[in-house]
Formats: sequence, C-alpha cells, structure tokens
Amino acid sequence: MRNLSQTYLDLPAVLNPNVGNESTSMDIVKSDSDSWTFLSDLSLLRAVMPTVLVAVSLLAWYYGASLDKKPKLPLPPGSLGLPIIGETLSLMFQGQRFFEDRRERYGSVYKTHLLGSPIIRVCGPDNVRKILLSENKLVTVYWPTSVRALLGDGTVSNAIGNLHRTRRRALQRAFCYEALSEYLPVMQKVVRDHIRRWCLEKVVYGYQECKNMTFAVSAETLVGFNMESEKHKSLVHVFDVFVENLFCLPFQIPGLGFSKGMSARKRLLVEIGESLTGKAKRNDVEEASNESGEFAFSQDAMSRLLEAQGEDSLTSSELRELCLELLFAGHSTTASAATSLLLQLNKHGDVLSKVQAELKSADLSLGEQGDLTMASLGQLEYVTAVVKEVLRLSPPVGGAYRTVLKSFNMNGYEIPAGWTLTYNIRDTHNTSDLFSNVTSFDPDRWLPRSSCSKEDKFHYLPFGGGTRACVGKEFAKLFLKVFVVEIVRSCSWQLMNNDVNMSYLPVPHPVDGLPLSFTSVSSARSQVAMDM
Ligand code: HEM
Repeated sequence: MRNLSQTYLDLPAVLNPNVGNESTSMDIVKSDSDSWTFLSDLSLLRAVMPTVLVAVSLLAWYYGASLDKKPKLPLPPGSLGLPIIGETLSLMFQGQRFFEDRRERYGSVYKTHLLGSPIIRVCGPDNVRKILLSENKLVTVYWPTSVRALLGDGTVSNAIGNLHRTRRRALQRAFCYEALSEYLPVMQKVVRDHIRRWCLEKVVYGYQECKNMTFAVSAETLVGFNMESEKHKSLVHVFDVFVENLFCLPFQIPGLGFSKGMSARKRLLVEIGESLTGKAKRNDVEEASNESGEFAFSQDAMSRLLEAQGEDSLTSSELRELCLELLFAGHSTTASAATSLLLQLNKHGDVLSKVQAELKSADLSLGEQGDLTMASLGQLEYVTAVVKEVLRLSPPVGGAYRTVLKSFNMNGYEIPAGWTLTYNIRDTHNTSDLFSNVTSFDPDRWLPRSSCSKEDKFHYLPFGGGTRACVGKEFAKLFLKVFVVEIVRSCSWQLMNNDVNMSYLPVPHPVDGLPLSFTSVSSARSQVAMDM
C-alpha cells in the first residue's frame, strides 16, 4: 500500500509543490557561487547533449512505432465525458437509468469513464461467455485498491493463477453437500429466531433486518460465532462499518472511511483469530475423544478449513482472511435477495398462494414445527423457482470488474490491453431473448418442462461463471429457500409504504429500507378464534 507521501511525489511537476522547492534550493546555491555555477552549467550542457539527442531519437522512434500499433479496430462507442471526472456526475444524477440509457444508445459493448478511470461495459450472453471463459488469458480479476487492502492478500478474490485455484479448492470444502446439511439446522434456527422477533416487534425495516439475519447466519454457520453472546452481537455493528467503507479512497487518515474500515477489519480478524485458536484446541480434544469413541462436534466452515489446513497449505493469516472474505461475500448479496423475496411475495399474492400450496402438499406448512432437511427442501420445485426468479429479476451482484491483459476484438471493436472492463449481469438478464415478458416476476418459467427449465449458463448468471463463479452459491440458495419456507409458513407481512423506489448501489435495495408490519400465523389464528 502506497502511503500519502508516495502518492504525493508521483504527482506531475506542475501539481507537485516539491518540484518548486527543488529549484528554490538551487537558487540558493547559485547565489553563493554564481560564476562556478555558470561554467558548470555550460560544461554540463555539453556533456548531456549527446544523451539528450539519443533520448529524443529513441522517443521519436518509439512514438512512430506506437503509432503503428494503433488499434486496427475502433474503440467501442460511448463517451469518456469530462477530463478526470468523466461521466461520474451523470451517473450520480441518473442512477441505474444512466446504464440503461447508454445500453439503448450504444448497444451491448460501450465505453464510459467513471470514478476516475475509463471503462468498457459489456453485456449479452456471448460477450459475457467470452470474458468469463478467458480469465488469465484475455482478462484478470480487478478490485479497487481499498477493497484489496481491506479484504487482504490471503483471500480468493485477490488471488490469481495457482494460488487462486488452491484457495478455491480449500473453500469448496466448506460448501459440499455434507457441509451444507450440517449448517441447515443452525440456519433454520437463526431464521426462525429473527422472524419470531419481527412478529413481536410488529414493525421493522426489512432491508436492515435481512442484513442482520444474513450476518448472524454466516457468523454462526461459517465462523462459529455465538451470536447470542454480547461479545459477538456487538460485531454486527463492526461488520457494518467494514462493509460500508470497502469502496473508498485508500488513504489512511484518521476519521476517513479507509481508516475506519481498517480498524473494523482488525477487530474482526482478532475475533476470528480467537475463534480459530479455540477450534484448534477443540480439534485436539475431539481427536482424543474420537479415539475413546465419544461424539464429534458439528462443524462450521472454519473448522472444515482448519482440518484441511495442512493439505491446502494455508497459513493462519490466510485462514483468518478467508473467513472474513466469506462473511463479506455472502452478506449484502444474500440480504438483498432476501429483501427482494419479501417484496415480490408481498406483491404477487398468486405466487404466495402457490408456495403455500406446495408447502402443504409437502407436509411443511405446520407453523414452526417441522424441521427442514436437505431432502424436504430438495422436493420444493416451486420454492426453488421463486428463488431463481428473484435472482433473475434483481440480481444482487450487478456485474464484476476485470483488467484487460491482451487486446482483443469484441463485436468488431478493439478492447485494448490495460483497460478496465466490467461484464454486466443485470443487463444480460434484461436483454436475454430466452425470457418472455422479461420484466415480469414469473417463477413458473423455471418449472420443469417450461421454457427456461434448462438454464442457459450465460443468459442467466446471478452467480457469475467460469473459474471465478461464486463459491458460496449453494449456501446462498439453501439459505434463501429456508427463508421462503419459514417466512411463508409462520407469518404474514404488509408493506408500510406501497410506493417502493429501488437503489442499485451497492446491491438492489428499497430506498426507504422497506418498513414492514408482521403478524405471526399463530396470533392471526387466535385473533380469528376470538372474533368467532
Ligand atoms: C445471493 C447471493 C450471492 C450472489 C448473487 C453472489 C454472486 C457472486 C458473483 C456474481 C460472483 C463472481 C464475481 C466475479 O465474476 O468476479 C461471486 C464470487 C464469489 N462469491 Fe458470491 N454471491 C452470493 C453469495 C455468496 C456467499 C453466501 C458466499 C460465501 C459464503 C460467496 C462467496 C463468494 C466468493 C468467495 C467469490 C469469489 C470467487 C473467486 O474469485 O473465485 N458468495 N459471487
């Protein structure tokens, strides 16, 4: 990480006051011995002249050569806007409309200039396929400096090549079928506890509550925190600070976002480290008790990673950062999808009725009684379709960034090496000809034997694709299904404000936070009984 003074010295001469200071000190030397300085200036000039001439010729040659290397194809259409700020102001004013407008004007590949850097935006199944399948050949992963620093070098997101493969393999252990089955009871308990509290409080802000709930689910199932302890409860706030400051100017100045984010990172890593030490000790006890035939502890993701630490050659610091990465990667994304589920199920009474009917026929509509299993969830085709449709219509991750390694041709345009590129998931879903009535919420399209039952990988890609596809997608889908089942069978909810405006940054969410009123099924039943 470059510190401020380094950044300062890199400024061009006109902007860097230190350059002025250098000439000031020269002036002082001059005034001390003027004649000496004049002679030495002349001889210096003679000495450097040949070097200057060679340098100028080399530059002229290089310039000529680089002109030859000028792109043979045109750059994608679009505008780079004003110097330095590019089109950032238009984006701020227009929001999501900015991208829709450019896509309508320029098509599926266009250039713009946002947040200080020129960028090429790409959508459409064929273009996205080309990018996602060319990782490390044509493109490589790109994250802004602040994100890289706050997540750390030990993460999957920041790794490239073999290191990336090794870390991904390690993480995948935490999301195999067996692991998911072990997380399921904890997931279900946390979801139920939250819903029960919402019903007691009666009115809550849906988006914030979904964020709290997804953090609790991840913290308990992935890192093994006890979210009922005061110590771990206080981490919800620390984690919010961490996430809020991920995208910021990377300057370590007290009081600014980056500094706050780094302090939150430090605190989270300490807690994760303590949890790791506890687990390492527990593993020793467990090994001993296994020998004497006693029970085994149920496993969270961190324990699984710890067990295979030697095999995966992970250092303790990598392990801690991987756990932090899991907390982050699954947080706002899953919370956004859960919030969209609350919204869509409320708006579409017909869909809600079909979910209720499916739960009834699967013997799962028993209030809060039935424990869910992987098998019972696996048979819920309609619930699965509802989750899929929410991720199609409101994909939590709009797209992701890459750096272009090698210039290539896309739709007849030059995509030049060194540029930043983003592939867009939301635009790809919205323009796909695979989906009829693309803007309507229609889970039936995903039922077996219907038009989209065979998912086309690059028309529908809420979890990305290729070597960087989401590691936690099965975890996320499982959680969302549990949420649908529990919310539908245990309560009803109403929007307090029917006029819902959406914001898409950093993930889709209602601008007003989605105030909701909740009634539990049991209290609704007793109300009916009393009325009778
Ligand atoms: C609905 C919820 C989620 C959505 C929509 C989602 C979406 C995505 C997408 C689109 C990518 C690919 C980004 C790229 O191309 O660079 C990704 C990567 C990733 N996701 Fe998720 N994700 C979700 C939940 C989760 C969860 C629950 C976890 C873990 C607990 C997770 C862990 C990761 C990791 C570690 C990566 C980086 C993979 C790599 O670079 O190889 N995600 N996710």
